[in-house]
Amino acid sequence: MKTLNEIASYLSVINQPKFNVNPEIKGIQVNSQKVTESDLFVCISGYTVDGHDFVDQAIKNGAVAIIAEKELNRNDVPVLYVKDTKQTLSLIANYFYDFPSNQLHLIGVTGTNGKTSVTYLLDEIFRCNEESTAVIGTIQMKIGDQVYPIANTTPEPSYLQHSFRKMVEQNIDHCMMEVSSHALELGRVNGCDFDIAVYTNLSQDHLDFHETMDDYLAAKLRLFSHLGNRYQLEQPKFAIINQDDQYANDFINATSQRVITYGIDQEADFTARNIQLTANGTQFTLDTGEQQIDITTPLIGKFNIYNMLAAIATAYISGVSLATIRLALSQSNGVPGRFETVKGDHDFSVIVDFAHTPDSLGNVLTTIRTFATQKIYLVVGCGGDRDRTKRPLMAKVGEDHADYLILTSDNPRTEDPLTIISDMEAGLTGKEYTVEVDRKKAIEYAINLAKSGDVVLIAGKGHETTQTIGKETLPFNDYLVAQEAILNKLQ
Ligand SMILES: CC(=O)N[C@H]1[C@@H](OP(=O)(O)OP(=O)(O)OC[C@H]2O[C@@H](n3ccc(=O)[nH]c3=O)[C@H](O)[C@@H]2O)O[C@H](CO)[C@@H](O)[C@@H]1O[C@H](C)C(=O)N[C@@H](C)C(=O)N[C@H](CCC(=O)O)C(=O)O
Ligand SMILES: Nc1ncnc2c1ncn2[C@@H]1O[C@H](COP(=O)(O)OP(=O)(O)OP(=O)(O)O)[C@@H](O)[C@H]1O
Ligand SMILES: N[C@H](CCC[C@H](N)C(=O)O)C(=O)O
Ligand SMILES: [Mg+2]
Repeated sequence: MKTLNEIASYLSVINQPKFNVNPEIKGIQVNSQKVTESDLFVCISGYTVDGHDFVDQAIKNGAVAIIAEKELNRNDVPVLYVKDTKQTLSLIANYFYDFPSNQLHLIGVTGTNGKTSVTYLLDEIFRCNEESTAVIGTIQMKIGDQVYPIANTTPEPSYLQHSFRKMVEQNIDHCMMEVSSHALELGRVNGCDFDIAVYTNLSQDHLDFHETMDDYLAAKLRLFSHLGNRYQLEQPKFAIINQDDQYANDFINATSQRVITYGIDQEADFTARNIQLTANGTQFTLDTGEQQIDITTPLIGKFNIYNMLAAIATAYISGVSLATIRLALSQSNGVPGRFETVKGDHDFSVIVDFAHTPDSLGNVLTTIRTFATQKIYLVVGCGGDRDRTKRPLMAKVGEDHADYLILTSDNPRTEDPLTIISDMEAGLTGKEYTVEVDRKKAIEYAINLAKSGDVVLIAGKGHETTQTIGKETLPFNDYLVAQEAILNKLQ
């Protein structure tokens, strides 16, 4: 706990009026609805609403002090005025929780695709090595065996730093964290002391938020250019980089820390050779330059070899033996909603996958094509209030690699679902397809079309358990909808 005056002194606020109270602060909140007794409320001017408009609610819920960047004209509660509350938030959250990331072994993973997958693989490897772990990312936040819900892939600073503090208190050995480009751009990870930064790949996504691919790249590079810059280095920091990726050298050149590379096609520190991909798993020889060992795993697809190499390099330099890494990968459970096969007594395959970018959809479809003996049906949509320019590209990738497309909705949010679908249709060049705006009906339609040996890929939502239509978020689970449709078909 800290007092308001301590926080004000840390921020070196100039011309700060003397408050006649100096409350003890128990927590920091940016959302008035989550404020509890003795919290400090930080007003953020957001993209949709303005936190300065929620001060009354924050005080009603127990806020004892406010940080603002706009005049609030009130004297019932001490207000600390700063130039930029967003920037201030990461500073004070770090200070308030006593810089917890300095005491953690923190691994940040960035890239367009594969972040969740790499963090989950690392979790399996470290646990196999009998170490305690925490994971922060798209699916959830996990500290040891305790799971917490998460609103963003990379949370806002007060929740993030508070969570780091819990991890320190619980003696967590390694924290694996997805670092989104939004987080890097919006300063959510400012002041985080990453020990290892991992880069997976970069391809089109989020061009609603970043103006150009160059801006998107620049955001991702920040994880590497900031690596180890803020602190006196006692431990070396490492950048782990996919050498096969077209932007590899940008990432290598961005960091002043030690670089470890991985790859399949290019020379790298960790490489995979003698690759055998099957419908049931993957085998390859891992070459570290000094040692070669055979890896056998139930994970499917070449893209997963990249994820494994990233995880292997990270775990190895963190002190895990190759024997343990091999054991962990041989018994991997994969990641929920990533290339997840729907179980049942049917004689066709149904796969649920989180592919929601042109690149990931292409990877998953080409992987399926290597095993498919019959037709591939693709159920796919694109998110509303998100990058519109990826919509025709995703439809085109679907058309190029699947036999039949069912275009549907994937979290249309505040957009008209049919407009999103027509943006997708603009990318199609002639193959027959169907539009079914209701995702449940689209999945049922595809499953009813499937004959023996066919594959149905349901793309875009993976592990998600909701569908957002307008402002309403309704329960929806691709896996469960598919399972029910299969049962109905078999009856
Ligand atoms: C563009 C973006 O990133 N927006 C994030 C941002 O919202 P914002 O600044 O617009 O906030 P706002 O909703 O306008 O509200 C302003 C302030 O008022 C507060 N408020 C609001 C309502 C209320 O009743 N009381 C209250 O105090 C809010 O808590 C906030 O502090 O800050 C919010 C709180 O921290 C985030 O939840 C929100 O993420 C939104 C939901 C989002 O969709 N973000 C996506 C684009 C995103 O960040 N995605 C990346 C992953 C992408 C990937 O890897 O594929 C991620 O890291 O999740
Ligand atoms: N290394 C990879 N390269 C390309 N595609 C991948 C890779 N790993 C996974 N994918 C595909 O991308 C999808 C998303 O994977 P994952 O959830 O690991 O990525 P992510 O980077 O965490 O995504 P998000 O930005 O939404 O959090 C998977 O369902 C799969 O289709
Ligand atoms: N992290 C990604 C997830 C997209 C998942 C897809 N189902 C969608 O809603 O577009 C995003 O927020 O853009
Ligand atoms: Mg993710």
